[in-house]
Amino acid sequence: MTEPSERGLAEAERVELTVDAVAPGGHCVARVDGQVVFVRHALPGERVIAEVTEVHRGFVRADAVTVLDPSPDRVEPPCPYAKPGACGGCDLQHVAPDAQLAWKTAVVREQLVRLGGLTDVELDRLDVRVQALPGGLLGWRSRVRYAVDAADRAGLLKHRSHEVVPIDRCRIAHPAIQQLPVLTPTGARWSAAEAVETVASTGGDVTVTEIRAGVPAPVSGPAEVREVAAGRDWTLPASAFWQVHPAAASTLSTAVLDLLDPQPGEIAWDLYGGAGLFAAGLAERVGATGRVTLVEAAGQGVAAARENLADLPAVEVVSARVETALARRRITGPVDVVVLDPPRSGAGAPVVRALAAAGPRAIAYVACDPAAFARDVRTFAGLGWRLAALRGFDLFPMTQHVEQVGLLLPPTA
Ligand SMILES: C[S@@+](CC[C@H](N)C(=O)[O-])C[C@H]1O[C@@H](n2cnc3c(N)ncnc32)[C@H](O)[C@@H]1O
Repeated sequence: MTEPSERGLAEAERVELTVDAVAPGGHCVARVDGQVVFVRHALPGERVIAEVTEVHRGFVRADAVTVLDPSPDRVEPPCPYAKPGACGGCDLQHVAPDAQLAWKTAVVREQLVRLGGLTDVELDRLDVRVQALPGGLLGWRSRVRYAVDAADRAGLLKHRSHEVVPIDRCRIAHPAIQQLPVLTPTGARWSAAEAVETVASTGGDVTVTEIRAGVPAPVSGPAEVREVAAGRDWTLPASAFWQVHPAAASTLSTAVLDLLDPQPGEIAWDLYGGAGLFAAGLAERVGATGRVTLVEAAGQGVAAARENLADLPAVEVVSARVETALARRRITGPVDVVVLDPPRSGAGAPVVRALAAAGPRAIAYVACDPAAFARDVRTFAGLGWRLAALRGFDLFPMTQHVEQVGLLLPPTA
C-alpha cells in the first residue's frame, strides 16, 4: 500500500510535466507544484506525460510514458525492452550517443559541486568531459545477470524490482553472450555453449545467474577467463573482479599511468588492487629499483594478483582490508605514488586521512560512483589536497554509470 505524497500524487497516477536537469541514478528531475519528481525515460527540456511508479515522503518516481515535446537528443531505443515498465538494465537507450556523454558529464559536475565543494569555475578549469570507449554502445557487457522466476520465465529484472521481464537477448551484452539462448533454470543449455560461466544466486523466488564472456567451454569446476590488458595476458577466476567493458582495463591503466607518471626507483601503492591491473603498469615504470605494494581484501583477487604478477619481483601483494593495512601499519610510508580504486562506497575518511599522512606526491583515484568520489575529494580538500585533473570514461554505455580517474595533489605540490 503506498501512501499519497503531500500533493496527493498516487502510484499509477499520470501527470503532465516539463523535465528539468539530469540527476544521478539515470533519471531527470521535474517539479509539479513544488513536488520533486524523478522521471525515467525522459530528457531535459522535454514536455511529457509521466506515470508515477513510486511515492515517497518528499518525492515521487515516475516514467515518461508519452513524450509531447521531444528533445533533439531523443532517439529510438535500439532495444525493444528498453521502455517504461519493461527491462531495468539500461537507463539511457533513448538518449543519442553524444548526449549520453553530456548526461554523464553533467552528473559528475553536479556531484562535485554539491558533495565535493568544487565551484563551476574549478570544474571548467578541469575541463570535465566524459569520453566514449571504442566499440560503440551495444555488445560491450562481458557479464550479464539473467534471472528466472518461479513461473520459469527467464530474462532481466524490471527497474527497482525483482520482477522478471522475459527477453530473447540483451543488446548491450557481449556477442559471445548474445548468441546463447536465454538461460534455462538448470543452465543445461549453456554447458555446451562457448564463453559462459554461471554463478547462481537466489533472491526470493528469483534465481539470478551470471554469465561471463571469455570462458572456454566446456565449463567444469571453477572457470577461468583470459584477458589481455595493459600489454599483458591475464588469467583470472571467472567470478573475480575485472572490468566489464572489454576496453576498460587498458583505458584505465593508461589514464592512471599518464596522470601519476611514476618514475624509476619510486615506491607505489596499488590499493584495492584486485588482480593487479594497475600494479603491473606501476611495476614496469618504477623498474627494478622501485617497489609496488598491492593491497586487496578478496581471497581470489589476492591469488590472481600473486599468479599474474609473479614475473614482477618489485611487486608485493598484501592480503588485507585497506583500512586495516593502513591503521595497523602493515603498509607504511614513505610512498611516492598511490592508486586508489575502491568499491562503490568510496575510500572513506579514515583511509583518506591515512593516505594524506603517508605523504605521497600524487594519488590517482579511480572511481565508479560520482557521489562517493566527490565526498572523498571533499575530505582530501579539508586536508589541503586538491583535485588537479579529472578524466571521465563511459565504461557502461546505455546505463547511468560513469567511471572517473582523478589526480589528487598534496598542499605542497
Ligand atoms: C573496483 S575493484 C578494483 C580492482 C582493481 N584495481 C582493478 O582495476 O581490476 C575494487 C577491489 O577492491 C576490493 N576491496 C573491496 N573492499 C576492500 C577493502 N576494504 N580493502 C581492500 N580491498 C577491498 C575488491 O575485492 C575489488 O577487487
